[in-house]
Amino acid sequence: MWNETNNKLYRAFEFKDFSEAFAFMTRVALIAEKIDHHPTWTNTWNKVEIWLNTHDAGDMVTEKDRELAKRIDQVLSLKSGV
Ligand SMILES: C[C@H](O)[C@H](O)[C@H]1CNC2=NC(N)=NC(=O)C2=N1
Repeated sequence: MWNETNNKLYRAFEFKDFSEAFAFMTRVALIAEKIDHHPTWTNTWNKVEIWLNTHDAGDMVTEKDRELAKRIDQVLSLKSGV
């Protein structure tokens, strides 16, 4: 689940392998472009960490971040077929 600390939404994800992690990142990247809101993230093999805030609003958490977080969660639930 997402944690809100230091004016950021944060969540860590773990996948089976790099291929799964990168497939997830590709899906998130397409959504980010579509809604013009982009994550700060890192990837180390099967792990992805994401921080969301809005630079344009002085690095605060805004509705845009909550929307992107929700869309990212939807990517995960689609993947597991739920
Ligand atoms: C010009 C462009 O719309 C802005 O710079 C957008 C792009 N993506 C962004 N992403 C995030 N996370 N915060 C922003 O303030 C932001 N601004």
